[in-house]
Order: sequence, then structure tokens, then C-alpha cells
Amino acid sequence: MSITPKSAYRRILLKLSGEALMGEEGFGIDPKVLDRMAQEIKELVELGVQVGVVIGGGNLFRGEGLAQAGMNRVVGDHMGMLATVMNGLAMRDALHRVFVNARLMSAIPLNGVCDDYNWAEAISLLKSGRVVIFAAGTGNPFFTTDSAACLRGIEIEADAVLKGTKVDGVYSDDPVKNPDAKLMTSLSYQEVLEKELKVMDLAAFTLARDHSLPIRVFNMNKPGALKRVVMGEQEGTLIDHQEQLS
Ligand SMILES: Nc1ncnc2c1ncn2[C@@H]1O[C@H](COP(=O)(O)OP(=O)(O)O)[C@@H](O)[C@H]1O
Ligand SMILES: O=c1ccn([C@@H]2O[C@H](COP(=O)(O)OP(=O)(O)O)[C@@H](O)[C@H]2O)c(=O)[nH]1
Repeated sequence: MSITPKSAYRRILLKLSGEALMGEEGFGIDPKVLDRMAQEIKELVELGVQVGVVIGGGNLFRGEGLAQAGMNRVVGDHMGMLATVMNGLAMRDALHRVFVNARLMSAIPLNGVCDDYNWAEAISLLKSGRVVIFAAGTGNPFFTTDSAACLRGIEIEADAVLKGTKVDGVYSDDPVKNPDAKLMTSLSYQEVLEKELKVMDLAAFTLARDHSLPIRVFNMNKPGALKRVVMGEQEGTLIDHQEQLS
């Protein structure tokens, strides 16, 4: 499959939060949202972009929330990771229904349900135009799927992590709480840390910074935004080593 000259990326790691899959519902998966996302991923594949996906589980279970309710944190995190596998199964199914060849790899072996995570196989599948969904996060408790997105992004040598979220990008302050918050088009890793802007948890963010993996934050609920990001159009916020360019 050839790369369309217009696409800004050869290979991406798309991070989809579990909450994004929930749509307007309070829990679970909204089939309309799932199908729209599958369609948007299909458009990228048709452009010749290699797409790895890390999927969250916050629409079902989060270890932290379960621990607050009294559960052992490690067990809660195991449930959270299995929640990401359920979302991954739903996403793989939605992609198959729109005729996109997709594979699901889990960091926790689940024989008969999906493939085990395998780095070399994932790269080979991406090169042959398959979408690879990485589920079960890093496979370890006390991490997040943002950490898994940066980890897998670095492993597969993605050009960037594209983090789909509920707002238009990174703002000068929380846009939900402060209506005067300004959308930033680009930031350096250092600025994000100094201004304590909420992009990702620190473990995920510093991993990306230390391996010079650019992060693009954009609104996954805005139809077409993902494609615009991939086409190199101004959309959301880019975070990279800007200070080295100036
Ligand atoms: N400086 C900021 N820029 C953008 N969003 C912010 C900022 N500070 C806090 N937020 C909040 O972070 C939320 C997105 O966080 P995120 O971890 O991406 O959510 P999720 O992954 O659960 O969708 C936004 O809904 C917004 O309210
Ligand atoms: O490497 C990982 C990734 C995820 N989780 C667990 O899985 C849950 C769901 O992931 P996350 O909260 O990152 O999902 P999202 O916010 O993207 O929906 C987390 O709360 C953790 O409990 C984990 O233990 N290790």
C-alpha cells in the first residue's frame, strides 16, 4: 500500500479513551460512536497510513475507582485492563464490519479470544496495512492506557501519538472550568511540565518526551478532526521538542 503524499504521517499510534466510546451514555459503549470511529480509522487506512490503536477502559472500569470503593488496587487494575480488552473486541468487530482488516493484541494472554502482544508481529501487520489494536494497556497495574499508548508508540516507531479526547486540544487552563482558557496550537514538552497542563499522566508524558515521540491532542468527538490531523492540517495541539527548532 502506498503512502498518499498528502498524509503527514507514515505510521501513527491512535489513543482512544474508553470514555470517548461511551458517547452520551453513562457507561458502556455507544454503538453509534463506535461505528463512527471505525469509519474514521478506515479513512486513514485508505490514505495508506499505518494505524496502531491503544484503547482505554474508563467507560467500564478503572482500578483507582474500584480501589476507592474498597477493592484491592491490583485486582481493580486487572479489571480495568480486561475492560480495555472488551473495548478492543468491540472496536475490532466494528472495523471488520466496515471491511477493515484489524487484529487485536492483548498484553495479558487470553487464549482463544485475541492474539498475544508481539512486537515483531505487530510491525509486520502494520506494514501489510492491517490496523493493530493494542489492549490490556501495558499489562501491569498502576499504569494507564496513556502510558501504554506512549510505550507502544515508541516500540512500533510511530511518527506520533494522536490522543483523542473530549476537548479541542490542550488549553491554558481546564476549558471545562475556565471559559477564558485559550487553546494552544503547539507546546514544548518543557512548557507542558512548567505550566502543569493536563495532557497525560507524568509517567506517560515523560516516556514520550524522553523518546522524542510527538503527541497531538485533538477532539475525537469532532467528526473529521482525526483525518485533518493526519493530513497535516491545523487541528488540536502538537507537543514536541519545539525549543530545539527555534
Ligand atoms: N489544560 C487543559 N487543557 C485541556 N483539557 C484539560 C486541561 N486541564 C484539564 N483538562 C481536562 O482534561 C479532560 C481530558 O482529559 P483526558 O485525560 O484526556 O480525558 P479522557 O482520556 O478521560 O478523555 C478535559 O475534558 C478537560 O476538562
Ligand atoms: O497499563 C495499564 C493500563 C490500564 N490499567 C487499568 O485499566 C484502567 C483503564 O485504563 P484507563 O483509565 O487508562 O482508560 P481511559 O482513561 O483511556 O478510558 C485503568 O484505570 C487501570 O485500572 C492498568 O492497570 N495498567
